[in-house]
Amino acid sequence: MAKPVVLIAEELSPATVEALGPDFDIRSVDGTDRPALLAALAEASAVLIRSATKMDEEAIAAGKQLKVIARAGVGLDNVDIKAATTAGVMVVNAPTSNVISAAELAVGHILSLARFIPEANQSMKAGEWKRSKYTGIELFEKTIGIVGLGRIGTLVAQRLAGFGANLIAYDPYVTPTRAQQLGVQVVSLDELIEQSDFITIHIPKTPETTGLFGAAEFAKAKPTLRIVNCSRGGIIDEEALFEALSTKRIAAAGLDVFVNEPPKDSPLSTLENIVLTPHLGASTDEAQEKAGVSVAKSVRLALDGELVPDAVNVAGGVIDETVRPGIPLMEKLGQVFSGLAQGPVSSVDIEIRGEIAELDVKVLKLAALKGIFTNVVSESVSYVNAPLLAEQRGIEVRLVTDAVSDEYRNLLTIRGGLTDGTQVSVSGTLTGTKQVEKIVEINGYDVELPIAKHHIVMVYTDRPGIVAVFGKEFGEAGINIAGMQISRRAAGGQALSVLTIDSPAPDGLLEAVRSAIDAEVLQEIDITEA
Ligand SMILES: NC(=O)c1ccc[n+]([C@@H]2O[C@H](COP(=O)([O-])OP(=O)(O)OC[C@H]3O[C@@H](n4cnc5c(N)ncnc54)[C@H](O)[C@@H]3O)[C@@H](O)[C@H]2O)c1
Ligand SMILES: O=C(O)[C@H](O)COP(=O)(O)O
Repeated sequence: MAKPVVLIAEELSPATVEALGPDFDIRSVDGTDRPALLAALAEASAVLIRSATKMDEEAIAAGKQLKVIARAGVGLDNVDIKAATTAGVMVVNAPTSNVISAAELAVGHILSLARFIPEANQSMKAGEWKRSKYTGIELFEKTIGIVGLGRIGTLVAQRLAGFGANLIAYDPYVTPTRAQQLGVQVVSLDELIEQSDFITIHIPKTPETTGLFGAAEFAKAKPTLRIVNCSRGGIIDEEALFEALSTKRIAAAGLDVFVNEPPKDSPLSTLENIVLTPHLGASTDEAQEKAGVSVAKSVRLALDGELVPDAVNVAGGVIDETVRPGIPLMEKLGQVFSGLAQGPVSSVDIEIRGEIAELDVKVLKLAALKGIFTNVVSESVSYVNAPLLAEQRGIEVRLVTDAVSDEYRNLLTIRGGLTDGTQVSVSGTLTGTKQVEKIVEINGYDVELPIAKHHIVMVYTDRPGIVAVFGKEFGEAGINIAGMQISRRAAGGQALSVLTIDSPAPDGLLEAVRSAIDAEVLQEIDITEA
């Protein structure tokens, strides 16, 4: 069998390929070469990117086999997460891989602005020896305003504390107590702008934060303000910054990120009082190795059909080892449920009973939904788009947990209401040391049968000799019955039989059985392996 294709679309650490291992056909493409990218995506199961490759709707649609987009870094501005989710493609990133490197670069920019290191270096290399021109300032006892006290903002605060600076922060989502623990005082944005000698920005780019620093903000700042942005281009309005720097409204700026990258013919590069770096925040050996290894692991998990802790568009969470075996069982029960339903479903209860109900079992809900849709929609179904498919069909989905299970240690049930008012249910469990997957209930009938590939479910009126009648039909068609369970509520009443057969029923067999036993229900339910 051909190995799945993993496409590397940007330069990544060699550790990435090593961590992917030998199980993939690893190919490379320049992600900024659009036609080449679209062509290469056609066969890719996974694509690994940084910030330069645009994985928009068109690119995602070109990836007909695509199961995972892995961003070796933090920012996902270049990935259309909504389009990926709709297409059932998992998006993963490496959220902590480069935070130390980005924080250190921000501190480097702050020191560059305080001590003119880049300018002095350039001047000396031009044969000059200018000491008074490059007289700087200390960070000691200066007020440094940190905008965004998240992962990177926190690391910056911790590092700057060592300089004896007075740290203030603006972050509406951080509590004053948390900030206090870091030795940082929380203030309003206006207070931060008015009081700061340095400002360093560490927030995501959102409609709310785009242009957060513009002419009005620079008007409130000290003329000695030095501002650093190592987060995302556009949070500082570039035109307003040019104006503020060229008129000396503020003293200096350090930028690692730009509205357009690379920023072609930006007037900012003509200014003396600005230090520019080409989006280098994550460009260290350590960050690249961490990011590459992290996404390689995520790709392996994703292509193995596992949930991935760093997936951004899957609500699975960390899976407990005792919950894990329930995932494939639940997917199969989902397929059985759809086979039984045979009509539009309006509500689904996913019920988890027994010891595991006390753990985080959200993943079992995803597994059930994935199973339910696997054989009923034409698109490929994954943990990513299964909840969306339910939502699009107006199906009300509930996860019900109960730590008490009367008969089985753990019991997983999918119970659904159909739009015609009827109810369908199927329950399963895992038994013995081998953890055999069994169906133990169908539509209220108790059965106990190992799950197989092909099942026949029959409902008919209980009467003597009926097993011989349908047994004869299967025998004459050359179909081996591997397992059988008969369940009934009362002698002579309605009975339900489940058979497992070794190969699919040939054309005509089910009709023959139906008329031979006068079955009310006769269905073949096949399980598709994930
Ligand atoms: N230059 C680089 O190479 C590089 C590397 C890594 C990350 N980044 C960027 O750095 C930024 C910060 O990354 P992080 O990992 O610390 O993110 P994070 O999510 O951990 O922290 C962001 C913080 O910003 C706060 N925030 C959100 N909206 C805000 C607003 N309107 N005003 C003030 N605070 C607000 C949040 O509460 C949060 O605490 C992101 O934009 C990220 O893409 C850049
Ligand atoms: O979001 C990130 O991780 C950083 O901005 C780094 O981007 P890069 O991987 O393109 O350097």
